[in-house]
Amino acid sequence: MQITITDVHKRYGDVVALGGPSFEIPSGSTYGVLGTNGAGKTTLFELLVGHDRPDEGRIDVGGIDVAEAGHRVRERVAFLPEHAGFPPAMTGREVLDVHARIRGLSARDERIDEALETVGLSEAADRAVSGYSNGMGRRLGLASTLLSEPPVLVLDEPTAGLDPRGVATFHEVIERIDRETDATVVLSSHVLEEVERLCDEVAILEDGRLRAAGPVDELRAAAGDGVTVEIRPAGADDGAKRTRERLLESVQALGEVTETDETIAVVCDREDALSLCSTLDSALIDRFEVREPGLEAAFHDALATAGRTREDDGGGDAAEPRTEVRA
Ligand SMILES: Nc1ncnc2c1ncn2[C@@H]1O[C@H](COP(=O)(O)OP(=O)(O)OP(=O)(O)O)[C@@H](O)[C@H]1O
Repeated sequence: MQITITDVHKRYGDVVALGGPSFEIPSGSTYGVLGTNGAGKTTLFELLVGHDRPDEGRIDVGGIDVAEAGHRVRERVAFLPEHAGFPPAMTGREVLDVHARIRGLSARDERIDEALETVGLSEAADRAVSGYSNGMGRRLGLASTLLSEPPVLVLDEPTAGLDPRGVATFHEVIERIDRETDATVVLSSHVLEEVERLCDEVAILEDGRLRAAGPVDELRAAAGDGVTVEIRPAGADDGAKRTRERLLESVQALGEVTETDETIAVVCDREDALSLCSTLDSALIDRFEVREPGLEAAFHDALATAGRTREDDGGGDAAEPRTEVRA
């Protein structure tokens, strides 16, 4: 079922959560929505599943306007929110039974058994949810979305906080849905390797604006052949701050830099990566890794391009998307 997002605006007080992104999600695709923290991904999903209405613009799912569709949206779209909670005293099976009844589904027992089996919760089905791990809770949430075999599944950061086994289970289920059904799956994630593995196409949001959208392969190609250098600075004591500062000084001129508590990453030319490798003081580094061009490069390229355009425009409004591959 195709989804069309057209010039959608949403404000919360002074905060512009969505500033007019427009893009299409092809029917039957697995589609990734990427973005920095606060980019507007969850807001977009809340509008897409009909929990809230846009201030302006429109979202169509299979040709119907979500804001006007009322309960008909629930027949088309199932949603796994980022933080799904369940009554702790109920068993997993009871939770699914309630969800199946609310949706007026027939053949409930069969559907519930199948959904539990799909997410690997059959054995734990009759245990109270209070005894479930975080990963089991996420899988129960996924089972709930699968109950009605909806044409559209919207999954908000489905693998956040899961251990590697839980992540692998989610990947397998999403890949099976992609292979065996016509469902359109829309998911958000901060893990670009995951998106690259699962998704056919992506949209990249920043500050509520669309920075790029299109097939993963085309975005990768458009980003050129820059590599990602990831450095883990050495030391954990007082010298660590100075070490990090020195490393940042060395990489800042090379390209877009992103930092986490543990790492510094820069997307740059291969030649710059080589000379960095040979000139950096090895005493400053615990680990130095070079990754081949991927979605990560496309992501940073989209954000950096938007940033440069903003500067050229004198710091005004956010830029129009540059890497708009799909019309
Ligand atoms: N109910 C709300 N009230 C006020 N501000 C909100 C509300 N929901 C979202 N926002 C703001 O809107 C912006 C977009 O938030 P949103 O949760 O959609 O981003 P996100 O891309 O999902 O972020 P993250 O990756 O951190 O989950 C943020 O600045 C956020 O603080």
